[in-house]
Amino acid sequence: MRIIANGACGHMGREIVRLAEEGYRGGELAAAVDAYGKGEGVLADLHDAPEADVIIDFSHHTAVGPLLAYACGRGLPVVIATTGHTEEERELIFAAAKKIPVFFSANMSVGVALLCSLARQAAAVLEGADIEIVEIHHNRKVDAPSGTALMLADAVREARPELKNHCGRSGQGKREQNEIGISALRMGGVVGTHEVMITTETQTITLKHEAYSRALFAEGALTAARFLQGKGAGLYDMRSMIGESGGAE
Ligand SMILES: NC(=O)C1=CN([C@@H]2O[C@H](COP(=O)(O)OP(=O)(O)OC[C@H]3O[C@@H](n4cnc5c(N)ncnc54)[C@H](OP(=O)(O)O)[C@@H]3O)[C@@H](O)[C@H]2O)C=CC1
Ligand SMILES: O=C(O)C1=N[C@H](C(=O)O)C[C@H](O)C1
Repeated sequence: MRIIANGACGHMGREIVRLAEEGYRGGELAAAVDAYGKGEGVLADLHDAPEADVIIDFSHHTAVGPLLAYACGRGLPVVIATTGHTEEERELIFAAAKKIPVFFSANMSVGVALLCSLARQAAAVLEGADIEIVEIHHNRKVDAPSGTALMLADAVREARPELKNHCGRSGQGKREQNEIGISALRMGGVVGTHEVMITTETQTITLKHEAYSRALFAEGALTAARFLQGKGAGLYDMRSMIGESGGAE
């Protein structure tokens, strides 16, 4: 499986390049691409990349338009791992998935897929509970709240469709009953921590996932790239990959 790594010079991109060079999941590096072309052997333009079987994108959400135009033009499957997309960018992703296989997930770890499932379950069982999500990331992160926090809120909403996201809290006014509170902390080198608290008047369930290494997400992305091989056009996610019903497929 020949991989084009987009955003190859970033923190995640470097992990993808390393794993592809090590042959993880039968991967092989076709090209390392980064818009700002830093470093030896790094291409600045996707159009200069050789033949490949998949693109893995850990660049920036604004890259998604040109990236998908290129992937659709070549009929190449693509793993989109970036977060912070605008509604227009999400529409581009959904439209591209009608033409090519697209794997789209804000978190490539199986542990977080499980966390989503547990949060959905806890929200369904503890009727009327207050639900708060806290996410912690390194001080370089540009988007808040994290894509994973938003994904967790979506999972909760499957059990409680009436709930709306309430990002950050300050000033006057009580907590509304119909909200999912989402708080973002940015500090040091934290790789990624997500906590969902489901609280009634008499008890709290706390569900927590902590990522210790970016290798976790990179391994998940290469597994997703392998999963896309031979698949038809469509939108895939961690849920479809682990065979859980209700996935994006
Ligand atoms: N789905 C998942 O499991 C995970 C998702 N992520 C997401 O992946 C993305 C990258 O994270 P991270 O590696 O920490 O970020 P970095 O900033 O370290 O890396 C991003 C790289 O992409 C480059 N880049 C920026 N804009 C563009 C563009 N328009 N086109 C192509 N390349 C571009 C950057 O260049 P420059 O530095 O010059 O700006 C940089 O080299 C984020 O959206 C993050 O939220 C991260 C971890 C896990
Ligand atoms: O930017 C990051 O680093 C991460 N971003 C993803 C997100 O926004 O959820 C996933 C992971 O937590 C790391």
